[in-house]
Amino acid sequence: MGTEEQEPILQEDRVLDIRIEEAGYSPGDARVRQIEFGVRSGELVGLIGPNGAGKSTTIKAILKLIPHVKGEIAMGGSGTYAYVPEQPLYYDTLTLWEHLSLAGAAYGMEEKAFERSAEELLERFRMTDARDKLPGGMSKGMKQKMMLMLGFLLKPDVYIVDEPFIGLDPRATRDFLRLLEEERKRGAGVLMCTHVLDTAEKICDYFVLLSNGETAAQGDMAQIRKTSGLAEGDLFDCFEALTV
Ligand SMILES: Nc1ncnc2c1ncn2[C@@H]1O[C@H](COP(=O)(O)OP(=O)(O)OP(=O)(O)O)[C@@H](O)[C@H]1O
Repeated sequence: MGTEEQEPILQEDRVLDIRIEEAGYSPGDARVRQIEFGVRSGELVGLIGPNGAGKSTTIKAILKLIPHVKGEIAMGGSGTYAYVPEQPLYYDTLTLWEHLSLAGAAYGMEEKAFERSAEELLERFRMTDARDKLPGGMSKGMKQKMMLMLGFLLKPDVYIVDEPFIGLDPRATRDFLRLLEEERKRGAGVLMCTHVLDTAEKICDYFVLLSNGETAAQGDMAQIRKTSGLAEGDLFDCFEALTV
């Protein structure tokens, strides 16, 4: 309802192409406007901006989770994507392993391949001991790791990750970034929302800086510096200069 879409057109070598004219929470509600960018195979795009700028709304528009989206969203490859939400979503009565099994079944994974991948993810996220735990008995960071593992299990074309760093300890952050790097080498594209600007500056190839529902700047770090007029600025300086 209230969704107006044109035929999606995917630009060459992009796994995700976004052209949002406007999107919001009820018909005619324009919380974000004129947002256009793409994610290439292997690329990591950072969606940044202050609280309330429209990052989550943009992600929800891409995933078609909100009622009013006017524009075009196109996914490439086989169209598979993994969405890792900021707030963990889980079943209280299922253990970590049961969550992984459910996701493996939903993705149609063959039993042996599922077990191999799931065991590897448990090891890489140092969660083997939590295999039979219920999420209610897990810490915030462990729940966050569970959500990341569910995304990595699929090996999708596109990862859409909403603020992954807040609950993770430094070692878990490094484990996550290594895995993400491997996935990018495989060809996956990543769209990541984050407030952790020093990390974003180090790892992102491209930035979309939102302010007040609109794009204040986009491009690589050189382009962001140019738009902000701060030739020597870091991402935080540019963020301050460009956002309200
Ligand atoms: N469920 C909702 N219904 C109506 N308006 C909403 C809803 N969620 C967010 N908004 C509004 O949309 C605008 C953009 O919010 P959004 O959640 O996209 O910001 P954000 O950039 O993700 O912020 P944060 O960094 O705080 O997560 C804000 O004006 C907010 O009040």
